[in-house]
Order: sequence, then structure tokens, then C-alpha cells
Amino acid sequence: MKKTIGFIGWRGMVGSVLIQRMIEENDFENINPIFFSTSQPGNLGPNIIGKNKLQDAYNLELLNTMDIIISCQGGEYTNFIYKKLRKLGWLGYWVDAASSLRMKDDSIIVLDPINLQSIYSGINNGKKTFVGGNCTVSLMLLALGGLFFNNLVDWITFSTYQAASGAGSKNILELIKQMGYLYNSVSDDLNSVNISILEIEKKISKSIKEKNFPIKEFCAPLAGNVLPWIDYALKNNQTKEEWKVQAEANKILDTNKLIPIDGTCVRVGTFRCHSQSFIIKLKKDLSYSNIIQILQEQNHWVRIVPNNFQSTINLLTPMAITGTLNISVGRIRKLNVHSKLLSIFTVGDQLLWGAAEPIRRVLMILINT
Ligand SMILES: NC(=O)C1=CN([C@@H]2O[C@H](COP(=O)(O)OP(=O)(O)OC[C@H]3O[C@@H](n4cnc5c(N)ncnc54)[C@H](OP(=O)(O)O)[C@@H]3O)[C@@H](O)[C@H]2O)C=CC1
Ligand SMILES: N[C@@H](CC(=O)OP(=O)(O)O)C(=O)O
Repeated sequence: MKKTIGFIGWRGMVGSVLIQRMIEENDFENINPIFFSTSQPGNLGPNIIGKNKLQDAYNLELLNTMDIIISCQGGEYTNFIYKKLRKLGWLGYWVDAASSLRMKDDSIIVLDPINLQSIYSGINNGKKTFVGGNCTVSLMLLALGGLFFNNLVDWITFSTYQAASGAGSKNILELIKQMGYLYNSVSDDLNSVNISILEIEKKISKSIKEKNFPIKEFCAPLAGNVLPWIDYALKNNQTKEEWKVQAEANKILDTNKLIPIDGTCVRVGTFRCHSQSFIIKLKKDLSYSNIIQILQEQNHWVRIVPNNFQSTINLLTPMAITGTLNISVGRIRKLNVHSKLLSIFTVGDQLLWGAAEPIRRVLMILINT
């Protein structure tokens, strides 16, 4: 019999990417989906399975009848509903994109190309909560998986270049508005021979500081700027986003000995792909070809980019990767300062492998158990 799956948060940014992927993979043929809403119960649901009415996402009685609930609604909803539902005795699988339950002992962070065995043993041991990892963590593990699997990583430092989408749909819109505002402030001058580039730059820098420049979501300009702060501050001077990398990566890898990972998370003016620059302290001095082979073989999605200008600008950029499941891995080289220090740059779509795809894939595993 087909399992009944409750979808919450299906019309949000992550939820829509999930639904789109499920349609592409014909996943709806194997399930009985029920669509919920926190704001519009009673309205028409998505036209995937024919006419259906949206159910109330706060209706515990109905949620209690689901075999599996998949939530892309966000942490606030999870915090509000999850415990209440479990208290009612609900024994179904809870699959979530939000971070709230990730580090709980009774949850598994899912990224099946990396931790399929943990997912299976979790299921066999009665775990019921499966949560997608932080986007930078999932994208890092997919890119560097081969190095972790071969026990080659001593420690890692990173700088991230995180897209506006990670902050939410309103932030993408704000970035575009900021870009438009800047363009409009100099559009008449761009083809004029009578104005110097420094005058144009001066106008741009002035308009960015105007009070009408849209910064409600980011609290600062992102167009023409970078923001080296994501999420809230922790007492140890990290941001929460930076803290997640070591914590979640070690949980996913189920390491016996903690692999230290730390760095700086930075918001940049791209739309939906996160890039990351890593310095990896290897345990062994490996040859370049050996490293490439190890990275390449770990999973189907890694795309090694040759370390030259044309390949890099064609293949190792957010615009090259956007909307695909590819994980571009390039600028691979040993640093001149030490033969065991490896430098790698990687790009992945943070709404696909960074958010929706790991939970889509675990859903497919769960419906078959
Ligand atoms: N953004 C990201 O990159 C990542 C997000 N996540 C997690 O997923 C959660 C959801 O994120 P995200 O998808 O960005 O959130 P969104 O803000 O896009 O959507 C969340 C919910 O907002 C409601 N909503 C209100 N107005 C609209 C509208 N105009 N269009 C669409 N939805 C609307 C919908 O609920 P309803 O239909 O009930 O009204 C929707 O499910 C996050 O809180 C985070 O925990 C995880 C990894 C990455
Ligand atoms: N914080 C990420 C997106 C995100 O939602 O992460 P998390 O799922 O860990 O809350 C970003 O801003 O790019």
C-alpha cells in the first residue's frame, strides 16, 4: 500500500525545489501525498495529483494519521508542532529541512551519498527523525567526501561565499532590487564619453548609502559588497553558521575522533549557489593525480575542473552550477607553504544538494521501509 505523506512548506523556496525534483523523478507515483498549509487551509493545493484541498498544518489529529511528514516550513513550525505530535504518540517518520532537530541524539542528519549506512542503521534501530544538513556542510561533504572516506583529513579551514537564497526568498528579491538601484543611479552615464570612471564609481558609492537603498532584509548592501557574518553570534566568537560546519560534518561522518573544521562564513551577491574555499591539512602527502581520483570516485555528482583559467571561469562558478546537481571541484593544488596543505574551491546549488535533494532522497528510502 502507498504510504501517506504530509507535505508542509511545499510552496516555500526549498519546498518548491523539492516538489520540482519529485515531479522530475516521478516520485509522486509511489506515494499518497497530502498537502498542508500554515496560512491557507481550505485553498486549492498544488496541481500534481489532481484537485486537492490544503489541510491545516496545525491539525494534530490529521498529522497523527500520516506515515511520514516532510517539513520545509522552517524551525519555528518544527519547534511548535514536533513535540506535540510525538506526545500524542505519533510514530511516523519526520523529515525536515530546518536545523532545529539536527543535533538531537535521536535524529539522523541525512546525506545518503555520504552516510547511507547510518541512515539504514538508524532506521533499523528505530530512529524516526531525519533532517537535512546545513547547506554548506552538505556541499562540503559531497565535494570532499573522498578525502574523508579515505581518512586523509587532519583538519580543514574554510571561507564560504554564500548566496542570497540561503537567507530566504525575500533576500534574493532585495539583492536584485539593490542591483537595479545601483544601475539606475548611473545608467545615463554608462555610455557617455564625458564622464570618468571615477565619477561613476563615486555616484555608485553615494547611491549605496542613500536612505532609499533597499536593505531591510540584509541590514546592509549586498550588491557591490560582501557580508562576512551569517546567523547569530556565539560566545566563542564564531557565528552559528560557522559552528554548524564542524558539528554537523562530524555527526554525519560519525567520526570517532573529531575532525577540526573552522573558518569564516560570508554572504556574497550570488543567487542560489554557495561556493567554498578550503585549505585541507592532509594526513599524507598525496600526488595530484591520486587526489583527483579520490575526489572523483566518491560520488556521481563531483565534477573535477582542470586548474586553468578557461575551465575555471566556465565550470567553477555559481552561474555554471545553478539549477544542477553537479558539485564543481576545482583550483585543486598543493599550497607552496606545505606539501600536505591542499587548496580546493567548490561550488554547489544550495537549494538542491544544499537543501531539497538530501530530504527527497531520504523520503524515497523511507517509503520503501
Ligand atoms: N533557504 C535555504 O536555503 C534553506 C532553508 N532551509 C530550511 O527550510 C526552511 C524554509 O526555507 P525557505 O524555503 O527559504 O522558506 P520560505 O520563506 O520560502 O517558505 C516558508 C513558508 O512561508 C510561507 N509563505 C508565505 N508567503 C509565501 C509566498 N509568497 N511564497 C511562498 N511561501 C510563502 C509558506 O507556508 P504556507 O504555505 O504554510 O503559508 C512557506 O512554506 C528554512 O526555515 C530553513 O529552516 C534549509 C536549508 C537551506
Ligand atoms: N544558513 C544558510 C541557509 C540555511 O537555511 O541553513 P540552515 O538550514 O542550517 O538553517 C545560509 O544562510 O546560507
